[in-house]
Amino acid sequence: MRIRFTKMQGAGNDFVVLDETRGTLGLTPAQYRFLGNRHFGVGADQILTVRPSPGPDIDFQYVIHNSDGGEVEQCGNGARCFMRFVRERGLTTKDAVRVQTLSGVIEPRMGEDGRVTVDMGAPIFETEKVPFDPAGLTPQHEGAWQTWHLALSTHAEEAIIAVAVLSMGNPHAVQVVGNVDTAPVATQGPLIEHHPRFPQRVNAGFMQIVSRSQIRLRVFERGAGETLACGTGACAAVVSGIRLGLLDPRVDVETRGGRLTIEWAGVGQPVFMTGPAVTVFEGDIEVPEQP
Ligand SMILES: N[C@H](CCC[C@H](N)C(=O)O)C(=O)O
Repeated sequence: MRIRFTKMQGAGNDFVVLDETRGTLGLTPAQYRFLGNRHFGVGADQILTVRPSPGPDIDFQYVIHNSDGGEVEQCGNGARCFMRFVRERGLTTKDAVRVQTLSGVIEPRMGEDGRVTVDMGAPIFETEKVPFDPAGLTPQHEGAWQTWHLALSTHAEEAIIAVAVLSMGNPHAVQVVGNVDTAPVATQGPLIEHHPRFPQRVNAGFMQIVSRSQIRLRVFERGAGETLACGTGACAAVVSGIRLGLLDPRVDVETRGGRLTIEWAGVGQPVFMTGPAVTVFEGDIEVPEQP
């Protein structure tokens, strides 16, 4: 099957974007993996699909697959690229659209400066909704909130880390580190992603506090590995830092791929994320029936 795609990136988190507003392609997980493959396919962290409105007061449906082929609930950097895509392809003339995802409705808005701001909805803290299994753990109360001690066992070492656990529609475990450049992302990332206390796996954030209004962040993403930026991860890290009493309500997040700005006014309030969204190129590719 020959398909048309658009390659996009938001702060270096890169995507294959598919337009299914005029009919669905019916791709399989193996075909999504093929599209994400950096050697045999196009190459991307996630594959984003634009579908028609599912109902009243909603402009589009937004479907997200990680490069491992699994469908997931949310993608923040992808939401900004989604907004640019529907504008550039003439699928909307609006400056802001309401978009249905697996985890609810989000609202990306084009900014004057070409950056995009997304209302990502309110973070979710109930452990059963992350989901996270705290059985047998005692929450560590730091400031106004709690972290959890996770045991990470490798053949080489036993490590106990303290993570903040929350959902931005997708699950996140965030730890504070002294320096993201030397943080054990490659070794601890997979152990956290696949930790048995996260039945749906989890995105693992490593946050360095630079000041009350600036952090550095690396994220080992569920289903994709370390990416140059993670939008929901930036939201989760800033929300965690604010609840731990370490950050102010507006924070610049320096990722390896660029800067995101996150604003959150407190529990029950939505998180706003602002950042870049870039179209890299368009193309066609032959997708094998059985890749
Ligand atoms: N890996 C994530 C999905 C993509 C999130 C990230 N690319 C973002 O910008 O939020 C997950 O499995 O929940």
